[in-house]
Amino acid sequence: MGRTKRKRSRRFPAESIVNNDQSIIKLQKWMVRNGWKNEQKLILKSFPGTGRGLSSNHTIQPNDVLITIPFELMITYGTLKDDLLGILSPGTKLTVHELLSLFLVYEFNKKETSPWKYYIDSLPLETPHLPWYNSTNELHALGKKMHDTFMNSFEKVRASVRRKVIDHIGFNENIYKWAYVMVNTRAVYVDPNLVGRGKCLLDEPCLALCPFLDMFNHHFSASTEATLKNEDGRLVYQLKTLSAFKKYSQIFISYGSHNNIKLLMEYGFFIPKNIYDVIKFTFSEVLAVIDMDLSQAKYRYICDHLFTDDLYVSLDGLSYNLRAVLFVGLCGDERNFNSVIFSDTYPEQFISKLPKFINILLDYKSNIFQDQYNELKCTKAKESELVEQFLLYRITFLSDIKNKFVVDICR
Ligand SMILES: C[S@@+](CC[C@H](N)C(=O)[O-])C[C@H]1O[C@@H](n2cnc3c(N)ncnc32)[C@H](O)[C@@H]1O
Repeated sequence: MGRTKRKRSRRFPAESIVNNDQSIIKLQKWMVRNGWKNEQKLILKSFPGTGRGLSSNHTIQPNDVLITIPFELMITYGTLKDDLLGILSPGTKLTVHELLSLFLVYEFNKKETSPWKYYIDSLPLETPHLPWYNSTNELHALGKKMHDTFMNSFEKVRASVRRKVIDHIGFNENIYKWAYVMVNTRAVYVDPNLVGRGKCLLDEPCLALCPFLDMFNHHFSASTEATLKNEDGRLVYQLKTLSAFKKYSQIFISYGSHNNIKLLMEYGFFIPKNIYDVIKFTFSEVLAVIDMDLSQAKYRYICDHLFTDDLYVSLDGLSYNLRAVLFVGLCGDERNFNSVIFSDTYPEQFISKLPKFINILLDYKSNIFQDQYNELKCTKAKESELVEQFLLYRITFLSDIKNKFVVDICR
């Protein structure tokens, strides 16, 4: 933890005000000219541990509106269709994520002449490091899938842009990756019915980029409500907090009930003690590690009832399915499986056996994480630092579960 803390503080040194940066002053002036009011007096700062984020110089109460953005300041499918149609080959169909990413590339390349210049200038130039490439076993399958999805998207979009404009708009893998990640990490959900459809759209136009609102960082304890509504005759996107924040402290919002693997792979960060964190096992891992008496009939029972997925342990205990698999594997009588599992009334004899087996499962994972950490450490690759920190955190998390588990995991 000490090591993690040192590294994090090096990445985002001390708290400082970013609100006076020229790019942010110009962004805010442009937004005010277009009808935005900074009612909560939000201030952009750089916070240790999270980087740029928002605070206010007054206390925020639950149910306070954090920010209201005029709809015209948002980049939706409606904003970009006229502009982009011209550079796409006839008959092209792309997802809204791809169209918004292409729009960012297109506007980025226009530099001073882009009407969205102030927004583009407020985006981080550096793509957050998402460990799609150098992922460890635990992250490997997901990382590969995300990387493949990105590469397919890149190839598809490249093939959709008219050949003669490809170089003209500066389209290449690097800039597309930046734009693709910007959309993935910053876009908000909007009701597609308010945006309007179009013939080059492959899915629903439910994503939008939202200037300045996209400066809020995420925390699992924060709770927010977003609405697109009519206010004084104009459409606005409003974010309300259900959490309280002290003045000057960072105001967090929620990007969803995400566990740390999702946060790491999609957003490039993780939060120690994230309440949504779990240690997952595949069915084959459980079979390989726990010595169970699994007849063909029991095996079929587990598969038929789809208990093979969602096998995990967390600070709240065992997942429903892991409990069921262990019960079937460790207890004898097939006649009472349904009544015990579906009523969640496990016999005391089974409950008392669980700590031993859970310890075996957690020890198995802990060794894997430790080996992966040692392996990564040897590579000394700069880009593995985040995954190294993540693995160290996972080892600590495992031992926290073990400590808690002995006391009340089998409630
Ligand atoms: C919507 S943006 C938030 C604003 C962003 N920090 C910025 O400087 O523009 C989402 C990105 O912010 C960062 N982020 C959000 N919440 C974070 C947190 N709790 N800790 C560290 N980084 C966070 C991640 O890089 C994520 O991809």
